[in-house]
Amino acid sequence: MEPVEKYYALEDAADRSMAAKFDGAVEENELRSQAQGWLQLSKGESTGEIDLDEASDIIQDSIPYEDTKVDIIKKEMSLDFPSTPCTRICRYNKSFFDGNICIGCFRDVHEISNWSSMAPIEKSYALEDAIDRIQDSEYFAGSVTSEDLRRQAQQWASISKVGYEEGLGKWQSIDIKNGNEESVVSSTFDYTSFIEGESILVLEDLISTEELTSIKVAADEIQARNSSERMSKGLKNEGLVRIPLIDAAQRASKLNTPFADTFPRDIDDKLNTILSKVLDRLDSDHERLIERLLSCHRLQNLFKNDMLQFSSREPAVNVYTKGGSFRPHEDGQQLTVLIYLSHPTEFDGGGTAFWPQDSRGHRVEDPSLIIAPNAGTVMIFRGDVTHSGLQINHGRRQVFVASFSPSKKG
Ligand SMILES: O=C(O)CCC(=O)C(=O)O
Ligand SMILES: [Fe+2]
Repeated sequence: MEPVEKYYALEDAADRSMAAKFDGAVEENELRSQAQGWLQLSKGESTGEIDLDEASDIIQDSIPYEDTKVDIIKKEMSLDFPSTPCTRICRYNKSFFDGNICIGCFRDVHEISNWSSMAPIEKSYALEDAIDRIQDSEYFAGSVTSEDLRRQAQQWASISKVGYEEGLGKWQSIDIKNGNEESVVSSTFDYTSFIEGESILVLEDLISTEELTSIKVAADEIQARNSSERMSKGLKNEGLVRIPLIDAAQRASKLNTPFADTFPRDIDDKLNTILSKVLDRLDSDHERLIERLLSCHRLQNLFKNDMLQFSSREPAVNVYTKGGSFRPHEDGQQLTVLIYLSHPTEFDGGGTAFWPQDSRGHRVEDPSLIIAPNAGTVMIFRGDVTHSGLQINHGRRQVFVASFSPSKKG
């Protein structure tokens, strides 16, 4: 054990010794004094009068041999990988982030328990967050340093880039004019065509179909209610119902913009989580694009802090039924995100249509690109790209839409 680990273990032992006294057992004050000795040693200070051998004996007995062995094997195996930020302190302090952050590694419980399954890029972002958490606090004895965290974050970030070089990123760039597809290699990709509104970016399989099921059921219910209300009033059925998220509906009501019923809270939460996940993915996969196009970074943080400005009644789910379409338009914000909830087999016709920047417009020319991606696909394009939701002749089609810009007030 490192001196600082011994310090913490002895503090724990001292706490425990207060609960009961056994004959011949080491005294609480002895444990505290030895703890102090190890703490001083960990800081490279002299330990003065304190005899540390005894302390090490007490603690050494309590570490199972197997644990130590496993640790050595892990170290050997991970030679080329960043070490973990864990300092084996694994403690929480009520006064530090309400006890939600480990004072040894500055990660939260979720990050610690999921660490091994997190993608390299997620690890690199989690480590950046950990660095932010240290920023205005003092280090605890033996906690990981921000230099260590930064080095590890950079290592994970570069490992993640290697992954993308091998095509793991799966983003495709599609040229609006000729439909040509190109795999995106994040570290070297040239975003100029996207920024000029001449291509879109698509990522398949970001959201699993299971994640989408309850959302689609809820959206269909609201659409059905909406249509029966219209029928009872003798109005014609609408082929497109746009269901805003609760926040969007509140904004719309302030502006007296009419909107459909909103989702139940749990479904609304799910949609917010999906959008947040997509933004996180954009942050990690397209950092350079976000910076060039929106002059900002970390969209996910902006979203969480209410610093994104959305088109009116957005984010929203569009539900298309027979005859429904969305006329050609530009969304008018800086970036549009579409998340496809329905599979193309669920409807006839339909799909998103695009016009190139130098076309004579949708009234004159047919769209140059029509695409109906699989459910769970995410698409982004610049806010002034002309596009439309084509009419469906049969079935149902759902798309989750969010077009936004960083808000000026932020
Ligand atoms: O349905 C689509 O594919 C496009 C929807 C759209 O453009 C919008 O809601 O702004
Ligand atoms: Fe749109």
